[in-house]
Amino acid sequence: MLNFNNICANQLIEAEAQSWDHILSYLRPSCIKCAIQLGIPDILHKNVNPIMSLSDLIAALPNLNPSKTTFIPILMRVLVDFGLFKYHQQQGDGYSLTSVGRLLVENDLSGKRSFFLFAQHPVVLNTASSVGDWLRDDLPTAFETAHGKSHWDYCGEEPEFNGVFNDAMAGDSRLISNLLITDCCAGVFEGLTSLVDIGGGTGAVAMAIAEAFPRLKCIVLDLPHVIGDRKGSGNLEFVAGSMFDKIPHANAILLKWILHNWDDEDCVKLLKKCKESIPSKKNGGKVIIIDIVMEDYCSNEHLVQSQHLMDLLMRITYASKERTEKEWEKLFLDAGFSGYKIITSLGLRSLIEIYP
Ligand SMILES: C[S@@+](CC[C@H](N)C(=O)[O-])C[C@H]1O[C@@H](n2cnc3c(N)ncnc32)[C@H](O)[C@@H]1O
Ligand SMILES: COc1cc(O)c2c(=O)c(O)c(-c3ccc(O)c(O)c3)oc2c1
Repeated sequence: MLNFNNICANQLIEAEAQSWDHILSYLRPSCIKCAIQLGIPDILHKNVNPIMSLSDLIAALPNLNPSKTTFIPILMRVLVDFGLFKYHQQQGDGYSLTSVGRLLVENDLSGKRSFFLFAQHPVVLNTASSVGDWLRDDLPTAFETAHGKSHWDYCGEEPEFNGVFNDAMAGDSRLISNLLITDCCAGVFEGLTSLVDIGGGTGAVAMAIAEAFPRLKCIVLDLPHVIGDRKGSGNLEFVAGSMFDKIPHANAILLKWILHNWDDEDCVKLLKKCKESIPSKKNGGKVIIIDIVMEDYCSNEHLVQSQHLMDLLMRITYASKERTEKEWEKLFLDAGFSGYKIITSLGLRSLIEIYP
């Protein structure tokens, strides 16, 4: 067997193959973004026949410059490799959507499309490429190294990025909202007469809950640049303000994807304020948290990797982190709560109830 510095040739070739994959991996999300921009998932989804020929696909692309048509089979080949589309050679070079590609269709229930576009935003990409510099400077986050201000200040001052961020969050809420109001979690809201969704963004979750539980008054609290001129109607209300200043009183508080944006000190401060705004445990008061519980590993290795990457992302963007059950428990006890229950796992995240 060939031997280079004690590494056998097969190992070297395998290592090289893996490193090619890492080196070229930056092209994956760019190609997916390009497919979304061209409307390819939507066109395949709307096509009467589930398999669409290459020539029909090219003819259906509204904004494609005619000089670029030969690039489409090249793009489709890599998107087939990524598992977004299936290639059907027998049916005259046809393509169909896979279940992963289906997630990129506009208005899809999973809302993953808006997250793809957000994750490809230059502000997000520049944050990620500033991690090396951030490790050598004394700023709290790579976001500040790249952009000179905190993520929340940037959202407040840059309406375009604010819109892309809020759309990603609203898209993400679509699937979770459906889970929340169906059998797996509906019991969580039973018996409540009022709920504040703190940091509820543009209200996607609260809207779904308000519609499913017409007798439950839902209030969305978020910063003024997020609430804008939203007013709400019926049992849904919007309030603009900071959660660190004033929280409206209610039976229960919802914190979806909030606490992982803050360090332990701010989380305890916020949870104490929540406790002051809800009734006692005996009278049904509770805080409902939707966030990652690290190491709560379901059998899916993709989810494990995603949890690790989300932890890294929280550290570089917000100087915060994802937490293990032990770390969550400490936060709850430090904020004066008497107990908690991890109700269920919603894929990457879990639903936790905590009681005063
Ligand atoms: C990660 S997003 C989650 C949005 C929403 N809960 C969801 O899951 O789709 C965090 C939200 O917290 C809001 N936020 C940040 N600081 C806040 C503050 N001081 N008071 C109220 N909301 C705040 C942001 O504007 C943003 O909408
Ligand atoms: C799934 O792929 C990605 C890729 C990304 O680049 C981001 C990202 O940059 C990001 O800030 C966030 C994010 C998630 C939850 C939050 O509460 C939050 O404040 C930010 O999510 C991401 C998810």
